[in-house]
Amino acid sequence: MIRCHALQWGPAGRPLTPPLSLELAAGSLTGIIGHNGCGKSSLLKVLAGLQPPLSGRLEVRCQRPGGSALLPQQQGFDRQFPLRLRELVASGLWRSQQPRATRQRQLEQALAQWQISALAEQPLAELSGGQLQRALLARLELCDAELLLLDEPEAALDADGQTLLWQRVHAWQAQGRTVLVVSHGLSHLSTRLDNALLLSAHGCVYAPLNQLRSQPHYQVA
Ligand SMILES: Nc1ncnc2c1ncn2[C@@H]1O[C@H](COP(=O)(O)OP(=O)(O)OP(=O)(O)O)[C@@H](O)[C@H]1O
Repeated sequence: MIRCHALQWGPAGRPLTPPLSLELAAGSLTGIIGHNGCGKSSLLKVLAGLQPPLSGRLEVRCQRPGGSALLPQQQGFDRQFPLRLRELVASGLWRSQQPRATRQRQLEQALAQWQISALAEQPLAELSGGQLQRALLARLELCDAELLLLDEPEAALDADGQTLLWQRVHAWQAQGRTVLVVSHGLSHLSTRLDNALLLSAHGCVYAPLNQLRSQPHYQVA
């Protein structure tokens, strides 16, 4: 699904890590970890095609055009935009060619799946951070993408929200989708997935999570 060779990314002329070469199979679930500013979010943007790499080769093989979807961090999101939660979630269907009635059913399902049906008519400005995060995840789910790029998806979610999130992540993987999850919490991730990519200015390491614990450039529990 994803193949990169000697890939570098970051601000112009300032690659954030040494060159990265990696292959991730379709249907894999991978964590991306590392300290603040090491380039996790930037790498997701490059994989999503929103930012060009600085150098190297990148191949993201999706069967359908526009087959990837990115869940960005919330801080860049305009909460004052005059929209109701239902309209935000429905925007995940913008590419869908399904009949109107099918799209309506899919929307109601996604709202129920993320337990936000009762909030459907709320303006975005009146949502809590966790409610907004569920809405953004419901929108992402409706994109029906093959490659899902999640930037700190647990942010703002309470314990129930986090349980729901990981249920959906594992369901997406079972459907054959490829999922990448940026996270800070190594110990928390270890119960959720097996392999992760550690980014650092000293080098990138892809390995089982329990091996990454002993890496000299990642001492965060
Ligand atoms: N738009 C931008 N213009 C200039 N530099 C940028 C821009 N976006 C990111 N950077 C640089 O790239 C570095 C990596 O940013 P990025 O957001 O990818 O890190 P991160 O690992 O996701 O950090 P965090 O854990 O804090 O979310 C930043 O420290 C910053 O120097």
